[in-house]
Amino acid sequence: MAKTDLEVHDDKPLTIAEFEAIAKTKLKQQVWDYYVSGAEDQISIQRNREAFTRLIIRPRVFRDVTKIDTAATLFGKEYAFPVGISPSAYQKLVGGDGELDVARAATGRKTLMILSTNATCSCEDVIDAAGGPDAHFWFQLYVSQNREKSARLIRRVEAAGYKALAVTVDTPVLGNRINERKTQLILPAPLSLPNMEDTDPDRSKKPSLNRELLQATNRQEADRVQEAARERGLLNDPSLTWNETIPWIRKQTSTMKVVVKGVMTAEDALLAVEGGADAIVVSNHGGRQLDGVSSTVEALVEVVDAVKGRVPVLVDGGITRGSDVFKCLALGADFCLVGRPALWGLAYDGRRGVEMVLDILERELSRTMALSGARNLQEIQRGMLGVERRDGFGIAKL
Ligand SMILES: Cc1cc2nc3c(=O)[nH]c(=O)nc-3n(C[C@H](O)[C@H](O)[C@H](O)COP(=O)(O)O)c2cc1C
Ligand SMILES: CCCCC(=O)C(=O)O
Repeated sequence: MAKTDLEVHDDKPLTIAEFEAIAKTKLKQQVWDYYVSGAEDQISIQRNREAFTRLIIRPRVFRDVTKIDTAATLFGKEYAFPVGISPSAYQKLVGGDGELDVARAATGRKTLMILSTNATCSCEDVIDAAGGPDAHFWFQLYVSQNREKSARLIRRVEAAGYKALAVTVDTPVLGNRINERKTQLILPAPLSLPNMEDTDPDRSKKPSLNRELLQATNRQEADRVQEAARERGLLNDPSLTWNETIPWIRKQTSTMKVVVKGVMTAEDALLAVEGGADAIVVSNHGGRQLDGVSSTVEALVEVVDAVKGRVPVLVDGGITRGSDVFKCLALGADFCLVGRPALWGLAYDGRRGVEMVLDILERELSRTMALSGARNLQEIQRGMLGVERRDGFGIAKL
């Protein structure tokens, strides 16, 4: 029997790029556009990837690399390898059981999952799918204008067994996503957002208010959406500040760590540490928020140097190879996260697809370590990296 194009494509993918190509053929155009796009000219998405190609590995050899240990510890929990899954919204749109499959894969591979506030599965079901609170998952928090609502959500995820809140700080409003404005994302009827309280019975037939605001083409329209939303507390709160917000979150929880996700400068990293954050995620939201910012690996250097080991530093954005993970760790990151690659795995084959993606990253990282003479994560040092000189020939040590 003749194979269809999809079947030909469907030979076991060996790289994240191959998973992405397959996901493109499987997902509906609108869903693909939503997942793949960034803001405006997508410069920061491109930069996230390109920055990795500028970093050159300086391998050490003859070091007995029979045993490679990739274990990484965060907040006292040991994960099998230093690649977890970034929070991304609406995973049931991609396929399978959405967040439940991602959770099963993360537990199956003994790594971290961060669940989005905008998940299509409840925070309790995700912990159940992960096999209970031993999974050590984190919950990503968008703070709503209605603080009582956010306080209830924090109490709920704490009771469910999440170990940390990753507070997203780069989304006071949505970035200018041209694709999304052209093909609006509306959650199809059977899907809902069970972690968000929304009293509007028709909400699933409409774009979210964050997205309505993105559609506003003049100030009057924007003011009207903001005004309507304020009453119901359905927008991300744009008034968050370092002084007020972390202390407020701390008051709502006695057990969870507070992580800030979306820091891109040394200045903010210092404010985060001084303000009592327990960890920092260097992130530009996968290039979906402010376009024109640096790549996350570029920002990672200044953040690591400012933080000086006082709290763990995580990073995401454009990681598609184990060697990218190696480069982030060499620059001083404690842990890496992937957003879209996990979604491409989910589109490929639910839980199994996500596990395959994690396996590729783990195998590539282990191999890069062996070939660079690093037997464990501590041996991955900044001196193992150089950067291509732009003012001459050769490699400048970092
Ligand atoms: C489709 C999509 C939805 C996302 N939704 C969220 C979200 O709900 N909350 C959040 O903090 N970050 C969200 N992010 C950003 C990711 O957590 C992460 O920072 C980013 O995807 C990392 O880049 P990568 O996709 O290149 O790995 C989303 C990213 C994508 C691609
Ligand atoms: C309020 C934002 C929801 C999802 C999100 O973070 C994204 O699409 O990047």
